[in-house]
Amino acid sequence: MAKTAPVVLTQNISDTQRATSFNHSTDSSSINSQEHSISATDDEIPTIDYSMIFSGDVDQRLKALQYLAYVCEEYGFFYLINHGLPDSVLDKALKGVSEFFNLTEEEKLEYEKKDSADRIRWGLGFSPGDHEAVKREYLKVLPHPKFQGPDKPAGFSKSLEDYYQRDREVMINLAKAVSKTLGFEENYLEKELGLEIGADVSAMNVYPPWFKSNTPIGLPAHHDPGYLVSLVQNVNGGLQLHYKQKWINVHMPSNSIFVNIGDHLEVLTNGKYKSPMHRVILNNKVTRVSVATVHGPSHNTFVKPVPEFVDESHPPKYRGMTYKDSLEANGYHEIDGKSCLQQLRI
Ligand SMILES: O=C(O)CCC(=O)C(=O)O
Ligand SMILES: [Fe+2]
Repeated sequence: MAKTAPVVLTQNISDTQRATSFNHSTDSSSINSQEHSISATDDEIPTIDYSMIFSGDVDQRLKALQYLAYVCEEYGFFYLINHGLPDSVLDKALKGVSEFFNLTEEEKLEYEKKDSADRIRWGLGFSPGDHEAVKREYLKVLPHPKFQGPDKPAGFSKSLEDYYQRDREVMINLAKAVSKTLGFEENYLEKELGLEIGADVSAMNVYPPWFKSNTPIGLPAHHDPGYLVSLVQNVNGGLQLHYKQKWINVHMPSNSIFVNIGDHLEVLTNGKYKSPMHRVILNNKVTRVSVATVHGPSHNTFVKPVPEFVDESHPPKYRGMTYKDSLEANGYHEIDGKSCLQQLRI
């Protein structure tokens, strides 16, 4: 993935603004014990070749689907390569994100988060107890069913819209493949989760180098809602996935998309496919920009373990809830440690 222009975080933000953002911030208090250590391994993360999943060669396609089934069940996260999303679309979106974060404080305050359900929300995350140390700046938008982007900087909204459209096409196709890996017909998840009006939420993040922070945690350990989550970034460095009691560093191959299973697919499959825990560690070398897009069911979809994954030896592990209620209880993915899974687990 091409590098984008360096991002400069706003440093001269007023104290009032700092306090307000901190109160609403997602990452002040809920640091769990695992986060005191930042050590991680470079164990391999599986790679899924999207072009193979949709290959015209039946043998190749079946093998690729078998591997996808294994990866979803065993890991719940993977690098997606050969996905067909043009580099130019991705680079433009990431460049726009950097440019947005480089707007003046005054310009960004126009989008300041007032309510968790706002269509456009900008905010800052601070180091615990230190309102001076910005460790994360974010901008959240709702790409689907109806996208609305910030009107500044010029062209940014269009670049984002183009990216979200292509990203969504890839994720919907992946949902078809995942449906098959679960033994269903390919449109199963689209129908079951009402994806035609699926509610997507995207978080654009920028993490400054960590020397200003009293903790190296950029984003505390959490799970994502939704069925699938896609993530792209300007540079490697910081994202870690929890797997088999260890943290693994993400080193995305260039032009790949990082994909993880979301909480609501874990619920639907009664825990067969797992939504992985992940976090972001600050690094002292580069300013990293990421775009994490949660692809969700429609708001009124009642998500519960479906009968195919429930029997006497597999009793339901989660209770059902509409996606909207689940998101509301989770503060619209505010990453405060109360994941949707925790609320739904029986
Ligand atoms: O910035 C990242 O790498 C991760 C972001 C993330 O996990 C999220 O927004 O849910
Ligand atoms: Fe996340």
